[in-house]
Amino acid sequence: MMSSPDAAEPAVVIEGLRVRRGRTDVLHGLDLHIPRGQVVGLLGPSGCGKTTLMRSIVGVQRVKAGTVSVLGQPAGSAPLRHRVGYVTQAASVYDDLTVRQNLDYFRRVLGAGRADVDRAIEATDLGDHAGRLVSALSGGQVSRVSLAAALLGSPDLLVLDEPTVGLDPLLRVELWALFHRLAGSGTSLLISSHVMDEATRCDRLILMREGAVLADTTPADLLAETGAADAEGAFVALLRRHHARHALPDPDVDGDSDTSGSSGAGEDAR
Ligand SMILES: Nc1ncnc2c1ncn2[C@@H]1O[C@H](COP(=O)(O)OP(=O)(O)OP(=O)(O)O)[C@@H](O)[C@H]1O
Repeated sequence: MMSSPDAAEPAVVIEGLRVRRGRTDVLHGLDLHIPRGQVVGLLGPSGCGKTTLMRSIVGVQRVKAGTVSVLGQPAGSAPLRHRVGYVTQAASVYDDLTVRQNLDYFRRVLGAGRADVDRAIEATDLGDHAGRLVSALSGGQVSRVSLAAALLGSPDLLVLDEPTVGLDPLLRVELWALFHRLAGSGTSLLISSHVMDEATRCDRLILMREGAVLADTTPADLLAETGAADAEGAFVALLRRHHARHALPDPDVDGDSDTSGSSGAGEDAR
């Protein structure tokens, strides 16, 4: 793990970020600080811009205005290549290779050591599957192989797009425990989810709605401030407050459960 020159400096600093995708203004002048060494949840309904924000942070999104600085460098710049790990919603490993062959391939690309492969396999609890072809694994196991690949270079910042989708409850608990172990050893994690009950597993929460940040808080403060019993209720309370303040009709809070991804075709920044 690379030590930071100033541990108090946020992992990510975003100012006035505006992103347009196709004909849609997706992010509308977003300001955000993401602290170091914590598990930060990025929550919000499908289509609110979580993936777009993550793409901007890892430097693969063309942005219209604003700045994104990651570990003190401009997002996507060369010095960050090995310091930022990104796991997208789509599996990014080879079906026709085994788990170990995949990881061995990626560690060579990254210039990581052989021991890193064993460490990543152990961290993601894939020991029993290391010799199996990825095509023979379950969806949850494949997501863990993608995560293992992202862990190979010991990144300082891990950006994970819905890493727990489709996992059974036990595996979810294990993965959250892994995220906290990584944070404990100094890694900064930004993890998106549209499952509100995962909010309580994070150190901090960023709640998004329609391309804007509704709240940047801790789970305890969110519940205390809204008086809600759980994160889902707190989110609804915040939405109602936001709509009342802007004299908008009562929000449709039930219609956002689909999980459509994005292709990003033709708009990559590199
Ligand atoms: N390649 C694209 N071209 C045009 N618009 C896009 C593209 N990708 C995404 N969008 C739009 O940008 C908005 C935000 O999408 P984004 O994928 O960032 O949302 P999300 O919060 O990550 O959603 P989900 O939870 O479903 O992954 C959506 O309205 C979506 O339709």
